[in-house]
Amino acid sequence: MKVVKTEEAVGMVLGHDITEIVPGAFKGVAFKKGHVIKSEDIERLLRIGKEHIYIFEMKENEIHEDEAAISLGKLVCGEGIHFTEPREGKINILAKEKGLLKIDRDLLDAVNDLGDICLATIHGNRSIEKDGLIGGCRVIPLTIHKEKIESAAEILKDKKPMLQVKPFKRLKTAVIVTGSEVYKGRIEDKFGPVIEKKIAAFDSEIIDKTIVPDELDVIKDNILKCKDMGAELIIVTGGMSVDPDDKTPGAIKATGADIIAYGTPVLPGAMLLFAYLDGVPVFGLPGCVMFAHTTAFDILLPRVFAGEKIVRKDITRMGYGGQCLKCEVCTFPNCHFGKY
Ligand SMILES: Nc1nc2c(c(=O)[nH]1)N[C@H]1C(S)=C(S)[C@@H](COP(=O)(O)OP(=O)(O)OC[C@H]3O[C@@H](n4cnc5c(N)ncnc54)[C@H](O)[C@@H]3O)O[C@H]1N2
Ligand code: MOO
Repeated sequence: MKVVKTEEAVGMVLGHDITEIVPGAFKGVAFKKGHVIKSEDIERLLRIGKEHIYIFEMKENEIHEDEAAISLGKLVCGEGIHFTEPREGKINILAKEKGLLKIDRDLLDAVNDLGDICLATIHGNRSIEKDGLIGGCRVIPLTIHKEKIESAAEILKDKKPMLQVKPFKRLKTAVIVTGSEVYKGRIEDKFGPVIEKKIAAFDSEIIDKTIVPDELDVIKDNILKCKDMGAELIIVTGGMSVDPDDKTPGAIKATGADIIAYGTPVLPGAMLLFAYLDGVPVFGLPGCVMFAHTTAFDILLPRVFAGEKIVRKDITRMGYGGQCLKCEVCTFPNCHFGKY
């Protein structure tokens, strides 16, 4: 460390904490070690009685933690993401808009594996609100070798962004409620309103809602009708398990849809079916989606609204983190459920 006249220290890095005491008003750290001295700091430093200060001497090829955090932020943040000014060497990484958070775990691990870099995030494949906290980044020492940042850049070069938020699309949604007991008016439809609320959360419109009996051909014809109407998402509720009156999986299959999975390793939501009918996503939703606060449906829905193509492996790997703990106050997606 070298001693520098305070007036000549602008742009230099403070080598130690500086305490200020104003009797009766303030006692604490006025400037922290590592602070990059700005012209507006000079007057306060002189008022504290510091005409000379210890300056951290940066070796050639080293950069300050603030600059390193900014460089890393620029490298890892893709579309839909921004980051804050560094404070004490750390940036916060935030969502610009509501959407689906995507994180390339392999790239994240590779950058952290370089050492001296801390890049911490929440889990991906979940929805995130505008300005929601995605993670934070800092380097561990006060200064870091430029080469470390260059190595991170090399890892990320020509790859899709490590972090991005994909905006949700508005999908014209059709709902087919199955159940002869509902169709015949023996009970009131309680499934439709649950679905309407979940679709509204994605600012999307329900273009058609029909209640049909447990008859395979009727369900099938209605799915095809919805497709012809221009539905971009088709949701069929009920009749998904093993009773003789459970016709929904057979009806979806009979439309010619490509069944991606019937059965998900998620509780609740085990009997969920996901298919594509000429590219239009089709859900078969079991009774638990009406009853339980959070199910396999809530895990998959943000991905569908972000326009992602769901493949079988996406569904079969949902078992890890697929058991809901049914907490008294549900904090999903801020919990382990659906983090696969
Ligand atoms: N032997 C087995 N039984 C069940 C299994 C199984 O694997 N083997 N799976 C269980 C799981 S998991 C679930 S989830 C449910 C799936 O139920 P379904 O999708 O077949 O639902 P339904 O039989 O059609 O109805 C169940 C229940 O909910 C009422 N319901 C249905 N739709 C509506 C509606 N629109 N409004 C109001 N109420 C509705 C219906 O009347 C029934 O009471 O199966 C387990 N059983
Ligand atoms: O499909 Mo049922 O999900 O697990 O309760």
